[in-house]
Amino acid sequence: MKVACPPMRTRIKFCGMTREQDVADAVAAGADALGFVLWPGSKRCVGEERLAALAAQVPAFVTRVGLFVDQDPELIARCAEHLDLLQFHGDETPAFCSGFGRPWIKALRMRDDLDLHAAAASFESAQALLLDAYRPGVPGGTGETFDWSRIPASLAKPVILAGGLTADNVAGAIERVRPFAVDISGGVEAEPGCKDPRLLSAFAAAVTEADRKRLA
Ligand SMILES: O=C(O)c1ccccc1N[C@@H]1O[C@H](COP(=O)(O)O)[C@@H](O)[C@H]1O
Repeated sequence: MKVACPPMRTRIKFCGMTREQDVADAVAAGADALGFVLWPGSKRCVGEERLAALAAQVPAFVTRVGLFVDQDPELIARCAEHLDLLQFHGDETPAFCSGFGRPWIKALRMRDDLDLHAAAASFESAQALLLDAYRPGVPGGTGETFDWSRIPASLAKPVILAGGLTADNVAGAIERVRPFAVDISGGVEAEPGCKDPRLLSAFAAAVTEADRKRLA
């Protein structure tokens, strides 16, 4: 099924929240969604207790997203108690992703041979596809961009664009891809896991300005 997307503002997800202050700063900057990495291979990983504390601080109407990479379903189920949406970055099947009573999105890394139309069909029950750069052996969060022209305008799922976004390149990305949302982690950090409030605000302002020009 093709999803009709009338002109609308671009949603913003800030990913890799590890500190209370970063959550407050990201919300103040205008976040639509905040991501919490539960994968232990990441420098941004938070454990279950930290997730509970940070998620409790997120106000209504800001979506709490948990990021997983081929993880134990019991862990995911426990974490889901604190989350609104699940983000899967590994080789999870649609059936696995659907097993936690929460809406979910599937992250796809843009390997050369990836067929996005086929992926959209096979992840039909996903709320959206998050498209990220491909680097062998790394499940995501590389800080690298990819060739945005590979994303077809007619994809049957909303696109969340990720991978190496910054305040400087996001306007071009929005103009080229017209994504439903943009997702950023490294581009708003002072160091891995520590967000910079000025970078959070600058990114949100760049998205707002790109939308203003696009929708004028
Ligand atoms: O942030 C991580 O450490 C991470 C680890 C494993 C999978 C995904 C991860 N992050 C996601 O990667 C993209 C892009 O990040 P960046 O802006 O290029 O740094 C983003 O979706 C994060 O959600």
